[in-house]
Amino acid sequence: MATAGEVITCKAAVAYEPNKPLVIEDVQVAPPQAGEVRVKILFTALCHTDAYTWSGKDPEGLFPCILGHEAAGIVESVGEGVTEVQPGDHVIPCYQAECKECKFCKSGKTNLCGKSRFSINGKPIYHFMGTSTFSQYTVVHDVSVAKVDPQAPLDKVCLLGCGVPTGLGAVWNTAKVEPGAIVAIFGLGTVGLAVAEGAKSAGASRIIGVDIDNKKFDIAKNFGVTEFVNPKDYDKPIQQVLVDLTDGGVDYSFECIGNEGCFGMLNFQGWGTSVIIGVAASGQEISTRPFQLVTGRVWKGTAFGGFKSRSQVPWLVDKYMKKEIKIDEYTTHNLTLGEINKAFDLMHEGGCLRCVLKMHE
Ligand SMILES: NC(=O)c1ccc[n+]([C@@H]2O[C@H](COP(=O)([O-])OP(=O)(O)OC[C@H]3O[C@@H](n4cnc5c(N)ncnc54)[C@H](O)[C@@H]3O)[C@@H](O)[C@H]2O)c1
Ligand SMILES: N[C@@H](CCC(=O)N[C@@H](CSCO)C(=O)NCC(=O)O)C(=O)O
Ligand SMILES: [Zn+2]
Ligand SMILES: [Zn+2]
Repeated sequence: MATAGEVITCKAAVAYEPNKPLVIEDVQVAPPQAGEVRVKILFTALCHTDAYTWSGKDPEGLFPCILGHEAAGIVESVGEGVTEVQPGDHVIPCYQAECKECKFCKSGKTNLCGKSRFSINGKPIYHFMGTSTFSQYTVVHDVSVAKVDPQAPLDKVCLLGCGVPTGLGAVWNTAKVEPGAIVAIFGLGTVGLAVAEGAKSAGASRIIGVDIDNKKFDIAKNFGVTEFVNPKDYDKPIQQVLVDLTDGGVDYSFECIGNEGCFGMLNFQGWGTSVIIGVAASGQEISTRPFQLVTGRVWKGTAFGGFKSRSQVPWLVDKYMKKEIKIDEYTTHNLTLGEINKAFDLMHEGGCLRCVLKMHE
């Protein structure tokens, strides 16, 4: 490879400050060190978590940084000692990464790795979630790339970097929904719709979708949602609406909204399980009466749907190739890296699930 061992200058979207438009810059991407992999990112999508950190609400968010964590690309070069992947391999970066050496990794308080491989004119730019995929090239730890079927279309399987596995895994791995169960989903974005897809495949009898964006309702039917509730149509609390609709409550509920979502939702039958997926700002807390837990209700959370990234992302890619899971249906928009600020606007306008960015012209 002509570029192996060299610093690569390429385009990336830099977040200098919370909420300020991202700036497309020429960034210098250092070569991978021992145990690291440099990846040419071909496609990246935007996840709500990128918007969350960009908003400044993420207590672990560091600026300036390069956001992005739902992507796919090709290994450009590898550092010393890397044996699991080689140049040319098709990969999906996995955000559960750590170098185990920097103060962030050693702190035990964060999964953000502070060992940056990006700079602009010598000034370091922070990594995000160990992936920073809003860049044409990125450097990740070798434990943070899943090698996938080279036949798989990277503009599609990039979505397996976060949202789709998170929703499917929340149902299959975390809640373990059984046939006949009644499921409620708060938030019908990509994560919530993947929960619906997972619940349908698990044999749920009713899948009740809750969202304030009416544009989500039609599309949600294609993912298995059987009933819709818009909280804006009711005067009573949404928990009560669901209890009334279900003669006492649902068996499983999934919180897929995040900030100011329905984190307090726990009003269902004695065996009911509530799974928290959405992320929320520091200072936002969830609480409930101890009685709710005493009487058998279960409150859980999940990161990346409980999937082991490197071993199970390739398995999910294979499931997509066999048409056993959806991916194409989650992409509502396609833009380029240069249009990334428009992509963030779309995310907030409603009607948008995933916007996939083409990284190279
Ligand atoms: N735990 C994890 O591993 C993990 C992984 C991916 C995403 N997330 C988080 O999950 C959440 C969902 O992510 P996404 O990418 O699907 O987001 P999204 O923005 O695409 O979807 C959120 C949905 O919630 C709806 N919504 C907003 N406020 C609402 C309210 N008050 N009541 C009902 N619906 C409401 C929106 O209309 C939208 O359809 C975010 O908080 C994201 O950061 C967590
Ligand atoms: N820094 C945030 C943490 C946000 C969070 O919970 N991230 C999820 C992934 S979201 C993907 O879209 C996660 O995997 N967390 C596990 C971890 O951080 O170790 C905050 O503090 O709110
Ligand atoms: Zn995400
Ligand atoms: Zn580190």
